[in-house]
Amino acid sequence: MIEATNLTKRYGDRYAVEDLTFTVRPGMVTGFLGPNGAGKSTTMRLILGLDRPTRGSVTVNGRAYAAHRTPLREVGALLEARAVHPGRSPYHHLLALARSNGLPRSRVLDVIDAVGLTELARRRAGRFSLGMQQRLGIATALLGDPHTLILDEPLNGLDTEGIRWVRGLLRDLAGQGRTVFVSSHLMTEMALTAEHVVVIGKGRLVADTGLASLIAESGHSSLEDAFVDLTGAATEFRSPARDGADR
Ligand SMILES: Nc1ncnc2c1ncn2[C@@H]1O[C@H](COP(=O)(O)OP(=O)(O)OP(=O)(O)O)[C@@H](O)[C@H]1O
Repeated sequence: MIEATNLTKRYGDRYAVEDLTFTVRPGMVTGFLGPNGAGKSTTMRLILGLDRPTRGSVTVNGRAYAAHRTPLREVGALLEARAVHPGRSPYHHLLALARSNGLPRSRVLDVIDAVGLTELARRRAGRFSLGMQQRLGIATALLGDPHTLILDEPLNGLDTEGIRWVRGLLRDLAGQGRTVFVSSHLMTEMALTAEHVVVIGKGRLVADTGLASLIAESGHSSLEDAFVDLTGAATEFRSPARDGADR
């Protein structure tokens, strides 16, 4: 379970996210949606303790991420698939992480297999396509067999088969009772994958609801149309006077 309470991050005089309060529950895929620059990556960085909130707080399973004894076993994250050293193979990248987190070598082989990288396990990751790097990023997130997964745009760079594979994987992980929080700008895909959605626009929460009710209540027939409406509303959410007052 991820719980954000009044989560706020300001860079200089601009709010990247402001007063976000939402809960991501286990047992279902929760989509994290917002237009470019809405604050999705900032929120994920705050959840993972990579940035400190200006105000408010966020916990994963009741504690700040950094307060967990073995964070990799608690939370698996994919933030930037290209973050792997280009000279390292998937096997060595994952082995180094496994060793530093007290995980067995067998786990490395398991996750390489699970993401379909067995044949490329000893090749340099620097030569991988973005889709292959995403698979390695997902393997890294799964390494500690965590109860909570946080994935920032895991579908980027994947082909149709890869997208279908990630969809099945996310659903399986949620079906096992895990918390799965995944950002994406691919609305059609999210409509097929997520049961619950958290929507932000301009750093503000605009919806935290079941996918079906979000669409039903919007009066539209697709998530895409509902999303455009909602995030359009978010633009008007801040009156110019208020923006001037605290920015
Ligand atoms: N380190 C930083 N310093 C200054 N401003 C930042 C920083 N990180 C993010 N921002 C700003 O905060 C806002 C939210 O950015 P963020 O990357 O979180 O959005 P996003 O929803 O992930 O967007 P995208 O989908 O384009 O990745 C943007 O206006 C961005 O320019």
